[in-house]
Amino acid sequence: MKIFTAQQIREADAYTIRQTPISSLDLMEKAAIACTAWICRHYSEYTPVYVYCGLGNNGGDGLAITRLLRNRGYDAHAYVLHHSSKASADHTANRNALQQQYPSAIHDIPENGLLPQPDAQALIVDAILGTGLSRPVEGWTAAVIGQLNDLKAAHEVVAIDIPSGLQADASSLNTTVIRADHTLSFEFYKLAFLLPENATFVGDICILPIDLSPDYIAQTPSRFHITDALQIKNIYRPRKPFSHKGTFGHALLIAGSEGKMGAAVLSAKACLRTGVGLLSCHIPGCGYDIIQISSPGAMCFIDEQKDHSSSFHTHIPNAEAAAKYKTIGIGPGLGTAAGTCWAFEKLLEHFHQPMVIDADALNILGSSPAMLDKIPPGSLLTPHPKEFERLFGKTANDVERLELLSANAVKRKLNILLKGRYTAMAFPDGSIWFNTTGNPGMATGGSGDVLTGILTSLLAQGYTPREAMLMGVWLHGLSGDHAAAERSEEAMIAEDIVEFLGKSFLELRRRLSC
Ligand SMILES: NC(=O)C1=CN([C@@H]2O[C@H](COP(=O)(O)OP(=O)(O)OC[C@H]3O[C@@H](n4cnc5c(N)ncnc54)[C@H](O)[C@@H]3O)[C@@H](O)[C@H]2O)[C@@H](O)CC1
Ligand SMILES: [K+]
Repeated sequence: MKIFTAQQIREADAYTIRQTPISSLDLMEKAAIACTAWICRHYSEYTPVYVYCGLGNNGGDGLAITRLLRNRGYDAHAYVLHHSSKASADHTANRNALQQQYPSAIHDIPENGLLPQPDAQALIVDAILGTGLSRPVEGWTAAVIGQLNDLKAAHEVVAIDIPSGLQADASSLNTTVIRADHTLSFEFYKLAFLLPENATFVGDICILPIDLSPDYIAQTPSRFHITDALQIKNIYRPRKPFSHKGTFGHALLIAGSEGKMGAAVLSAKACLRTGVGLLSCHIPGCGYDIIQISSPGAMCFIDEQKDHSSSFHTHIPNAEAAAKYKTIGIGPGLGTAAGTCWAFEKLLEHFHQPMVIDADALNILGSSPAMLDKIPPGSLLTPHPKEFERLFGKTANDVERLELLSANAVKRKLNILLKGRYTAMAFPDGSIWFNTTGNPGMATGGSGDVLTGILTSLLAQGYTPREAMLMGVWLHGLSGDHAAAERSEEAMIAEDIVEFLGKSFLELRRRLSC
């Protein structure tokens, strides 16, 4: 699913109005009907509704919602904020419609005027500013937003299209923005919704279709995308009846150190459960029994060191030997001992196929930046925000961080993800994809190690690095969602993500047969 800029959304609206038999006002009505239906599903008709409307089309939505809620029996009132001298045409049309049907439902608040104190239990609807925001809010508008935010402890807030004050495509850090519990947005996610710095503004997101032109959507290129089930279904390749274990690749997993063998176990199990043909693990001496007993499907090499690994490069002494492995996954629980760093550098001398680099392997790269240049093109890097910072440096806000992520993916021809609620995946072609599966239950030790195993497995099976990243992150999140549904977000642990991988694959197969 494409993520469009505010400008592109305006063009999509205009294109739809031009090319299909729908007027601008009818499109607004459609948007308002969808929002009203959502509100009616979530709040009883006894809930007083205070709709705060700006003078643009977002305010027009608010006026239409007030009318439609009244039609459904709600005690809804529109408070029109005169933040500028001119109202949009569709705002005025909807004001007239409300005025005609329910004149007592309109209340004008002149600039610098005071807001009414909402009744107890009232729902606040924010229709002050939408994607027409042209600058950070200030002055009276900012004061109004501040006042509404102060009411949040006692009232739920539903934002229409986008929380007022939030810039759709730029950072809104240190500006005044409505803090919504729910955001009802039309047709598309906005980039701002996916940035961690905006989590307190956006709340839950509900995307409401309003039938914008599919032609415009298909023809218009976008740099930002959301991964969806349909796309993963198209990537997924079911197994053919005459396959054998050689068909699904041989992966080498380099992981674990004393006290962190669990990371190696989780990665190995995830790699096996994702369907790799053969898995060899290189682990320090202390981990032999642990891996052999926990993951009997894996073969095992032990290092000459007991507590860390420093000789894994010996598996790839030359370019011919590299052909034995389709890919290598390196990093979970590996540690950053001097011998490990040295062996990693040696390994990169002869292994030139895309590999998966995570955790301590990323920390090693962070402390020896020259090594980054030796990472095979097409490799998958999986940092969390702290690892990302160590690798590529600090940024002033989340938008700049996305740009830095993308710049490195393009310059180094790498596939780099940045873990988060909406994991961002940057590809060498400059595109950035966001994953929406997953839940806070996955914020637990070991879930990243599971992801490394999944990605390594998919690469070994012949998925392209891009396919492996998109599908692996989606599967990881979906398996976490299954685990949370069955065991709760609190009680689920990283092993549960591995256990529910099977259910996620079954879901993919089911979708394939639909
Ligand atoms: N046909 C359409 O175009 C549709 C538009 N829709 C709604 O229309 C919205 C966009 O409407 P508009 O483009 O009219 O824009 P807005 O409703 O976001 O507001 C624009 C108005 O706010 C003023 N403004 C901008 N930045 C400001 C600031 N920082 N402080 C104070 N005032 C500021 C502008 O001067 C202008 O008067 C969408 O977010 C959506 O809610 C929906 O009804 C769907 C259909
Ligand atoms: K809004």
